[in-house]
Amino acid sequence: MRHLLIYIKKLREFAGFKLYVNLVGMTLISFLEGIGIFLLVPALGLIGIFPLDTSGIPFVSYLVNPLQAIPEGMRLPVLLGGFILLIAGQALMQRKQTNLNLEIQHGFIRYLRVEIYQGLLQANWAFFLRNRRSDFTHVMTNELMRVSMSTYLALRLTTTLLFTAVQIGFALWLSVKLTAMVLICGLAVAVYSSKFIKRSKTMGDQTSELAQNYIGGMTDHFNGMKDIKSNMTEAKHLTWFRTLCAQMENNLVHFGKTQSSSQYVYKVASVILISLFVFLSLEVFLIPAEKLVLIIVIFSRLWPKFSTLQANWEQIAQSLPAFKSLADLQRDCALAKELDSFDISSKRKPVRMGKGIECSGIYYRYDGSGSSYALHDISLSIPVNSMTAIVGKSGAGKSTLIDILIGLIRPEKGEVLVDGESLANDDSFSLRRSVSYVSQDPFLFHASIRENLLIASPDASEEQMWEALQFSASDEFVRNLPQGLDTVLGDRGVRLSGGERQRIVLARAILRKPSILILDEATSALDSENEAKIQNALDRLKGRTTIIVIAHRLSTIRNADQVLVLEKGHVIQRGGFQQLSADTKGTFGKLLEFQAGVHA
Ligand SMILES: Nc1ncnc2c1ncn2[C@@H]1O[C@H](COP(=O)(O)OP(=O)(O)OP(=O)(O)O)[C@@H](O)[C@H]1O
Repeated sequence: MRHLLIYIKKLREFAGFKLYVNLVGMTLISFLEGIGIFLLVPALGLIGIFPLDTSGIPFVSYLVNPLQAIPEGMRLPVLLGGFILLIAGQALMQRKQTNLNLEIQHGFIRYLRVEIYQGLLQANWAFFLRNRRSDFTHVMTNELMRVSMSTYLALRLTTTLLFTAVQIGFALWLSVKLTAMVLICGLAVAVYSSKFIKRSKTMGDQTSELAQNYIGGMTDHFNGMKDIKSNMTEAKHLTWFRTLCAQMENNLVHFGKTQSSSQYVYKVASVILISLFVFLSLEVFLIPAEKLVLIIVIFSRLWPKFSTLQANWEQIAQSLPAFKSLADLQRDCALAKELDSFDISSKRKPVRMGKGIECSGIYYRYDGSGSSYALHDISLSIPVNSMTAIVGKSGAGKSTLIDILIGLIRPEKGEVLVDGESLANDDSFSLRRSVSYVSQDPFLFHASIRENLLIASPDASEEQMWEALQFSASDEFVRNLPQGLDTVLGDRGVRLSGGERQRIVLARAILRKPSILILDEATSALDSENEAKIQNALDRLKGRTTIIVIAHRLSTIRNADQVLVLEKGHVIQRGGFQQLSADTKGTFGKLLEFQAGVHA
């Protein structure tokens, strides 16, 4: 419930005045509808269609007495005309209110989408390390829709309650005893039906979990389709998918059945109630027939509202887990917030390093409290405009070290110093502004090569783009593409080979004119010829740019000024390439010897 209130508050913040107009509109429409029905029967009685005496009915007499001033022959057309006007006015209001509803509802969906995406973009990298990406997709699609729909439903529920209260007011005016009796019966049915609400909430938990598994599984399967096809595991995946789909189907059918059961209870209760009601009115309370007709008309309007209230409430209960997921994600994003504003890149000037980066006594654990450190007492120095290579076995901690160096994650102990100054939270943005980072998994957008290049440096000229492509040895193949720079790359750049993709991403990194260039296994997919071209280009950058290279293929770091060898989170060797290779007993010498043997 707490989470539901959060989003109702947000809806109020978003829609402001419009929301109140809408609520008043909805109540007014219900009221007009009520009056229309309320008036019709006594008015027909008044003009003699039913033999009803309306004089004993409160309120009605005020409204219909003017009719008596009209000549008898004209009463029916005037009455029906009035009725048409009332309902047409109500329909017109309904149309306006439906349009306003649409604006508020879809506007609110957009508002939530943007708010959540913005929250995610503002969160730090550690937050993304802790969470599964597909869970974000799940929250931003399924859960967000459930939340926005149910928030709105909760408001409609409020207006239905208002309408019901007004109708109860009319009914009380007519007969306190009978109304009290109906209310007590309604209350009894509501108490009995509370089990349906509990059931809906449990099913909602399952709906959330199943939808999360569905999105997570689909994301994994589509990303791993090549694996699935090449290892022929299609049948296993289909079995998993079938089982999950069957569970989703059961869950929804079960929820539908719960709703229809509660509606059934309301229907049966209503017919028993009305019968009891007629019997008691005529035989026990001796209520006049015209009052009884009116009360029946009112309750035939009122009772469906009770069942609508029940159905809406079940729907909201079913969505409560979605409210919790969304609220939890927003709270976690807020706790992990590192960016206050998105114009930070214009506010923060890139760092102009004079001496270099140093690390002293860095410790880092991914789980925060476990015993295994990804980095353990790391102290090192990376001189400005030099080339530093970080090598080591898989899992040694190379990528983690880079993340710490550029302030993506914070060390548990120790500090990173830039030109001798500790890297405070805000300074890491200045540092990141001077960094170009090429990851192990090069990412290209589903857009043209030009757009992919310009995303990092929107002001780059055509000439600068070709220079960057030349640097990354990709100018030739880009020229040969059907639309050159304007060739659209497929989903994550699938139309390009792994090596071509790496080269475009490298060009994008260079185009930014970084003062620190970080290549994390960025040339691993290249053939020796293209790799040699890039090596030469990197050599030309030396002296102007600080280059940090992570490489498994040691031939690619021959020109490094400094090599750091990592093992299980410790720096176990450091020195120049020649110096370390001369030490044939050391880890680096052995690695080199092993690779030379493999390539011989
Ligand atoms: N997101 C994460 N959550 C938990 N542990 C992690 C995470 N990322 C890395 N690790 C662990 O931290 C250690 C260092 O990982 P890291 O990715 O830094 O190694 P690496 O040397 O870059 O490996 P590779 O050469 O395979 O990329 C490994 O034991 C790894 O299992």
